[in-house]
Amino acid sequence: MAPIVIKSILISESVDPCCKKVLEENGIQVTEKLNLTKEDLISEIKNYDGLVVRSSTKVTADIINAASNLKIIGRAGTGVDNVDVDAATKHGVIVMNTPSGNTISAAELTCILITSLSRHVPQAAMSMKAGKWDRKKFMGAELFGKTLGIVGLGRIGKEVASRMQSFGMKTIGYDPITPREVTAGWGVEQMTLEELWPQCDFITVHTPLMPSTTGLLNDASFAKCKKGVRVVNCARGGIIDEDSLLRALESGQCAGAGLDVFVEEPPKNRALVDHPNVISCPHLGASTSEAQARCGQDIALQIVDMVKGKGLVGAVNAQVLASTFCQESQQWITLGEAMGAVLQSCASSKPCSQVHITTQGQQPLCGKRWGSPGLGAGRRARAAGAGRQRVPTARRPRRTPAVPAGLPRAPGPALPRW
Ligand SMILES: NC(=O)c1ccc[n+]([C@@H]2O[C@H](COP(=O)([O-])OP(=O)(O)OC[C@H]3O[C@@H](n4cnc5c(N)ncnc54)[C@H](O)[C@@H]3O)[C@@H](O)[C@H]2O)c1
Ligand SMILES: O=C(O)[C@H](O)COP(=O)(O)O
Repeated sequence: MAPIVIKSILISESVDPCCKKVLEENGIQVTEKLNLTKEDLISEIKNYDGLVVRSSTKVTADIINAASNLKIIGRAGTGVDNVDVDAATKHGVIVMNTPSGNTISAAELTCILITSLSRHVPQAAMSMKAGKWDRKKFMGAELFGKTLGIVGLGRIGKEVASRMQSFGMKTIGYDPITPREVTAGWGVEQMTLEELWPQCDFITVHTPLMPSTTGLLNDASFAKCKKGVRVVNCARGGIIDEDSLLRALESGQCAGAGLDVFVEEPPKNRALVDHPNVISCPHLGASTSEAQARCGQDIALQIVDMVKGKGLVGAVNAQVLASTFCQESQQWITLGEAMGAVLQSCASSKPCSQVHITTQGQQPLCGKRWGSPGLGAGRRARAAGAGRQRVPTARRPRRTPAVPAGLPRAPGPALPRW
């Protein structure tokens, strides 16, 4: 793999100092600027080859559009939902995370919320500080023999299961990808969500936030739960629908919630935070010195390895980028662009809104994937060039993936230059 040149990196959040140290030891200039506004970031970002963030910096498409030199966005942590990965991919910017560095910390906080919910520890502690000695109000329930439903059986879900099993909890779960035989080996019986909801005394969610997991727990699913179910969300705000949760808390269908994450952070609507049966934290799942040291070091080392051409560990969009630049994809893109240019030339004054491409014979997958975007690019390129006087070449539009310096490319002819 050819090296990618990274000379300067902006760190826009509080990342462990070892990140800066490792990068600087490897000849990369590091600037730390915290609490930048979006406008600040848009004007700053063009000066850097790389950006390192945690979850607060929203790396939106307009920031990426303004980042003319950007080659890498490093996420010192797990979730990349604060990064517009599609926009980054379109611009040939690698997005990289460190998914295992904070697993244990997030799992431990989840277990702390489960145990706190069972014994009302935060509420009891607050009442002690208020000078009270209220032993009746905080009657709890044992976890022993209770059932914990774990939705999302990846890294964190697995660690939560083993820890809560040590309290004597029965662990059941659901994950569309992790095989049942695998989770059975960790003592988690998998079942459908329909089967899971009515069995649980506690439910904890550990999925990414995406369309299929948004509102996983909503009015309909709460209605299927045991009355008095307790829920925990240390994953992402919105997996448990916040309005449904409030309704379930108010009706008593849900007896308590432990929340580390919110749809809006910090939440302007304080109804959940202020509810007496809610224990909440300001997104502290990864806030331990150990997790931060791991994530800070991991992201720095991964970037250094990439610069040295040693590998692309943690790159979430590497596959898409690599396939964009492989010889086989390029042939389809070139064909698509040529067809688009011909089509655009023929279209005269009447623009066509839909184009159907029919192929015969065995077409490789990448032909399907890249033929249409190539055609669109070719049409746009031809349209852009149409007004100019005898332009022999059309420029490849900026929205088609730009080749970042040194991105792995299969050997073969050079990319076509329009
Ligand atoms: N609170 C924090 O500070 C903190 C810290 C670390 C991670 N997180 C978040 O925790 C979540 C889990 O992280 P992880 O490292 O375990 O991720 P992971 O990728 O290891 O596991 C996620 C699991 O969710 C499963 N999944 C996907 N869609 C699903 C669905 N519809 N129903 C059920 N399961 C589904 C996946 O198959 C996968 O096994 C992520 O959202 C991450 O961003 C939060
Ligand atoms: O996805 C993650 O890694 C966690 O949500 C932690 O986010 P943070 O790095 O902003 O604490």
